[in-house]
Amino acid sequence: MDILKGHKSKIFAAVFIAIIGVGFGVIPYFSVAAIINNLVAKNANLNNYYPYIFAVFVGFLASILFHEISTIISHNLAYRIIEDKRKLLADKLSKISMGEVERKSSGQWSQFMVETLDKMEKPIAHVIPEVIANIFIPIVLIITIFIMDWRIGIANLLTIPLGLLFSMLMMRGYEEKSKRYQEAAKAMNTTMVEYVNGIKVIKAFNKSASSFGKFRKTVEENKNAMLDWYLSVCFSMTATMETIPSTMVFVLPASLYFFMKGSVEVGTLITCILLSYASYKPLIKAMSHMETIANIKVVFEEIKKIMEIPNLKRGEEVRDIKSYDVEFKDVTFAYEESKNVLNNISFKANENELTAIVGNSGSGKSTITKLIAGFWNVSNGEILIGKTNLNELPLKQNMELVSYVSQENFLFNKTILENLKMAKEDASMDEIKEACEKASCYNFIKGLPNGYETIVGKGGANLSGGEKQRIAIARCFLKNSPIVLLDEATAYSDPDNESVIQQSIDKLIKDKTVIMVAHRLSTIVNANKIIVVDNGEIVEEGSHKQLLELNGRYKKMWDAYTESKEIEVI
Ligand SMILES: Nc1ncnc2c1ncn2[C@@H]1O[C@H](COP(=O)(O)OP(=O)(O)OP(=O)(O)O)[C@@H](O)[C@H]1O
Repeated sequence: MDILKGHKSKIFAAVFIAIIGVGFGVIPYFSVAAIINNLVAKNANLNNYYPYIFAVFVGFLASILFHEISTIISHNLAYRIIEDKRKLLADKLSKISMGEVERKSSGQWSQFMVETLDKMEKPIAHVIPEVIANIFIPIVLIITIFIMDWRIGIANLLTIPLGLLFSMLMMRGYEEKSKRYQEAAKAMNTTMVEYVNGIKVIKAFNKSASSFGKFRKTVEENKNAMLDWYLSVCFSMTATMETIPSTMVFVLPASLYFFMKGSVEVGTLITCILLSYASYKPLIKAMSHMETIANIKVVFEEIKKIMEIPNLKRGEEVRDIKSYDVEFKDVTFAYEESKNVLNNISFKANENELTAIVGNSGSGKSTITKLIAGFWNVSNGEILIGKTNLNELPLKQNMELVSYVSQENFLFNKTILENLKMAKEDASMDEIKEACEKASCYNFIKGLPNGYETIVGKGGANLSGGEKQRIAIARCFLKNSPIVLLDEATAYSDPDNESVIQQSIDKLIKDKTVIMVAHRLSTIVNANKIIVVDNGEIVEEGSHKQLLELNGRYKKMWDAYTESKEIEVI
């Protein structure tokens, strides 16, 4: 199994020790058989019994000890494997396109990577060693019975076909049912997260959990999936569990019959009955794990499916980039195959210049910046940085070359300092202070009771939109990459702060290639080049002055913008 790769020696040790443990566990049965045989033979010398009594204790204690050692090894292994898988999946997320990441909601990702993976602990830590050991030992005992008397051996196995029949009935459609249950649990988890996140809207519209239809439906489906599953297996499961261990139903009459006929010694009779009893206890234990094995198969398949998602196609070798102009050449792009969001886009954003992108909502402005940031691969046309096709750059180099500030600047639920250091781990306090001053956030951070050590809350919830934006800009100063993408970077600034943020941006863009998406046209009047996008196409291109003279789309946007500004002032 691929999931156990690299851990085989530990698994072998856990299984081996578990087998020894179960082996010791059956010693008491042999001892009791020997004691009864001695009693039947009227052996009255107590000294003859001591070794057997001693063996019962040793068998019992050693069985517990080896079981514990095996469990410690397998738990250690289980947590390591889960850790490995979490790291692997998290790494995978950074290598696939945002489109693939967005196929699952954040609730689904977190449910899979936290809860579902946690559920692997039990199968790995218990199932692998215990199932193998608890199947291996009964086989040895069954063979022993066969060697002692093959007829009792056959009687001992008679319940197995019946039990297997019931267990096959139980396992019929098990995978689909397990899948349905897991899907239902996933959907409920996602809606639960959505419900809690959207509680403000739900309250504002006077809705409750019971009137939030989506929530109600997923909770109901979860109950139905569990109940259907249980009802469909309850009979066969009980029948399997009860049938297989009922070996005495055949062993007792058969062995008594052979004893009466004189073809079996009393010693063999007693030993076979006890061994038969001893062999099915571990089998029941092994069978009780079958359900977990079926569940784990579903989890393994999901991990496999995620790992098979193709990575963003990128080059392997770090490229020597001589200039940082960004050029789109006939780029056509679609998130979903049916609808192009960008159509044959061509433009050049020069180094040391500010290129602004304007256009109606939904025209494709953010998509342009996201493609440069490397969130998706471009398959039609090319994006060049200098003379290098973006697809040929390793993703890591792409991320190093580009700083991206968007409207939603996510901050991790850590301190401000830790969030800043994400841009440069080894940044000194002087560098951090300088970056914060340039981004106009130094004073507000100093004003906080815990300063840089202030915890920003989940997603930065303890800070205002404008404060988060300024911290994001400070991160850009620290990162100091040659290409800067600003997607509505002044969106949250109030009129008073807008000029402050604008000054920060002016400092940031010095000696860099800057591409800025802007709704507030006043922020880009000095841009070297303004690109007007409409419905995924470039309809105009030039400086503010040139575009006004053109008297086209930009002029209309500008008139509408200045008019709204005048209304704001009034
Ligand atoms: N992840 C996505 N998956 C599918 N479609 C998307 C995705 N992101 C954006 N779109 C669609 O692509 C089109 C362009 O979106 P984009 O965000 O680039 O526009 P925009 O001009 O930046 O809009 P706005 O000014 O409102 O932010 C829209 O129709 C949008 O619905």
